[in-house]
Amino acid sequence: MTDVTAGSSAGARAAPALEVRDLSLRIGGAQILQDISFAVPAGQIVGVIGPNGAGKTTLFNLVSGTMTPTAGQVLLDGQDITGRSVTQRASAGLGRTFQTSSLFPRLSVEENVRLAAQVREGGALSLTRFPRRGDAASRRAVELLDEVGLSHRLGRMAGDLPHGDKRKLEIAMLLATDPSVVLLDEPMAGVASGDVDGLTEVIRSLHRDHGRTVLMVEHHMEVLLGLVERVAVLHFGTLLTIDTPEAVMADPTVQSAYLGEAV
Ligand SMILES: Nc1ncnc2c1ncn2[C@@H]1O[C@H](COP(=O)(O)OP(=O)(O)OP(=O)(O)O)[C@@H](O)[C@H]1O
Repeated sequence: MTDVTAGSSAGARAAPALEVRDLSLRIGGAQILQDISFAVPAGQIVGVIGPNGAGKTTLFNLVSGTMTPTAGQVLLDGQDITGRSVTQRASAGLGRTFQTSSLFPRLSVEENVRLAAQVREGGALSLTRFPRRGDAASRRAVELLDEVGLSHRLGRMAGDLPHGDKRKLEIAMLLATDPSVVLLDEPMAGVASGDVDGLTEVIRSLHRDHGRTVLMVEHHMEVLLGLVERVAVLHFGTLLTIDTPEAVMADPTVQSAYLGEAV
């Protein structure tokens, strides 16, 4: 059996930042996910790959709480959060970006992050409590935009940003909720090749410089393998393996799962 906590920087006995145990989802007669178990130690960055339809997005939906498993558990820092809502999970420290854009296109880059920071500090989003320049939410927004390399874009309308910068902005908005565990769903999707390196560095920094635990689905294999410490491979709703990028790429069962697809 694979040692699911190998490489932990948090010590062997600390509860993993994120763990799924025997996670399964059945819809009608279809077994979408079956008995998925793995753990991500605090501060580690783990990739999730698998051929189209393998169950990657479904796994993210179950972890973030937008779908409910038919069996199994999701644990955050050792606490069972399976029965909690998306909002409760976010309050407990779990954050997720989505494949589809979640920005306010007619607001500036800074305003988008200020609103997200306001939600963190004061609860619900309210246009009547729109954050003011210089308040705590604004200071946090400026810090976070610096963290993702968008300091030079503060006043730009979010809808006018190049796609790579939109993804960085989405990450800054996610960070405004101060998650300890970050789920990134295909962060490179639609990003121009010239923007890939910059976005890769932002993701690397989330984990290396800010100690966040990251679980990411990414089809851009070169980016993923260069970023992550371990890779979980899904195939037909089951976990084929979870191991280092080198071991996964050398694994004949992974190669045959991808037969006919470029790995
Ligand atoms: N609500 C649903 N009802 C029925 N089947 C579903 C539902 N959601 C997902 N599926 C099926 O579950 C399987 C896994 O889908 P999922 O989107 O999780 O795969 P994926 O690995 O993310 O694929 P891709 O790489 O194409 O995004 C697919 O066969 C999909 O058709």
